[in-house]
Amino acid sequence: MSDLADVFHDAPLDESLRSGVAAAALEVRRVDDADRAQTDAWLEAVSRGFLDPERTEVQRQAYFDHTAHRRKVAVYDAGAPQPEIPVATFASWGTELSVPGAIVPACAISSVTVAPTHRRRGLLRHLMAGELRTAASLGFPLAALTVSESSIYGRFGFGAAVTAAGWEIDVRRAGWVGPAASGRIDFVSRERGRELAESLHDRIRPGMTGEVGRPGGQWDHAFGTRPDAEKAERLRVLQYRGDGGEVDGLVLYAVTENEADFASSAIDVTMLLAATDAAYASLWQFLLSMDLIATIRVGELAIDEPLWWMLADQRAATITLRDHHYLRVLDVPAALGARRYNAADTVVLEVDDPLGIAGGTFVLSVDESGAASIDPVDHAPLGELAVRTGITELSAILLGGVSPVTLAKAGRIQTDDPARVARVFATTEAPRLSFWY
Ligand SMILES: CC(=O)SCCNC(=O)CCNC(=O)[C@H](O)C(C)(C)COP(=O)(O)OP(=O)(O)OC[C@H]1O[C@@H](n2cnc3c(N)ncnc32)[C@H](O)[C@@H]1OP(=O)(O)O
Repeated sequence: MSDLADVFHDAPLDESLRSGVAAAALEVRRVDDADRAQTDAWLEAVSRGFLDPERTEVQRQAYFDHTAHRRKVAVYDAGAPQPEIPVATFASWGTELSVPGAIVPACAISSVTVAPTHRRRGLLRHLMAGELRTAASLGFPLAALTVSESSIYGRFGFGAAVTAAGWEIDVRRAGWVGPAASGRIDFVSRERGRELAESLHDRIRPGMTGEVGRPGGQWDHAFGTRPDAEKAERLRVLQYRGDGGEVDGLVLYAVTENEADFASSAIDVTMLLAATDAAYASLWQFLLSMDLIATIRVGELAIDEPLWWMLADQRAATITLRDHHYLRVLDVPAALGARRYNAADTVVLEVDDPLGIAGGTFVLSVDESGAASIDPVDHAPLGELAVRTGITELSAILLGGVSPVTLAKAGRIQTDDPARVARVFATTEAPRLSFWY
């Protein structure tokens, strides 16, 4: 863990979070990651909150072993029959987010639940506001999460910054007009795949705007290399080696056999990592030419996948879009100052933040190299192009996943020249987040 992640993990709880929860005759505490019983009780609350069954002993042990990096906050009700089981949970940890041209620290959030018996009393609001204040005060420029429901987090300043594309490909129809395959493809064990995946991801991540670092336990979960993995025996791993011999790509997939017609079986691609264009093309061509496979399903792709231009028949792919990665700017100069921009210009951002964390007026000046300085000012300087935006909309724009022109037309930001603002924030590739967390 980085220093910031360590400090955040152990930081005391925000005072207004404590007092807000206490006013409801409840108590908020951090879970001790070294305490198995507390962690088990926390996991029970999370499972219940996400409509999952009770966890087995194997699952509890694996959760305990793999989640010590998470700062786990819990609300307890002393009057409940099982007072040790939280009535609300909230987890977060320090990670890294790729933004155009840079990597920034980010506070990732997950496991947000409030028991059905305690819902709509403001517990989420207390937890979210308190934990965001703590993350901001320690220096995280951004918070980030993936969501169960789209409607929950906009009110807290989270904007949908990355759209995910889910594909279903009719393999027999697809055809191939991409580059001829090169290099070499081989099956490897899940254990070897898991070893390769993390370093490949580290190679790819800096150029993949929208991606975050993936905790080690998640790699083991994906490859079925931890004891609580389910149906791990269905997983297959292929590696791709370029002409130089280095492993530049990897695919993890599961087959669903069609017993009524073996030649109409399906595969679900759960991970495809490609560090080079050749790896990407070769792995996709390989998958699209496998015997007995009529359907390929894959999720969490970018909305501008090169694969679209490799299919002879683009209508062979049915693509479903979904809001996926939500970002929340906690510090405007730090978050916006980290990324590179597309056009030299000066824009004044008048940012409204209902939680009072990151709002204000800022002058964004981009130089010819695409680097920016962001200076807080008391009043918008006269004569400069101004943009009035909520923190939610600014967070959605940050990675280039939505154009300011679109948001202006949707009435979500106000500016006299949306196209000029759009030229500043434009990126050459759509952002992507390849997994859920
Ligand atoms: C990052 C993640 O972990 S995503 C997973 C989110 N969790 C889940 O989906 C599990 C099931 N749901 C739950 O546990 C709870 O219903 C939660 C966590 C979503 C909400 O917790 P609550 O304590 O009931 O929320 P709280 O009372 O603080 O509500 C705050 C505001 O959000 C609104 N809100 C709460 N839940 C929802 C929802 N599901 N959809 C839309 N609005 C919601 C409330 O109406 C309230 O609005 P207001 O500020 O305008 O009055």
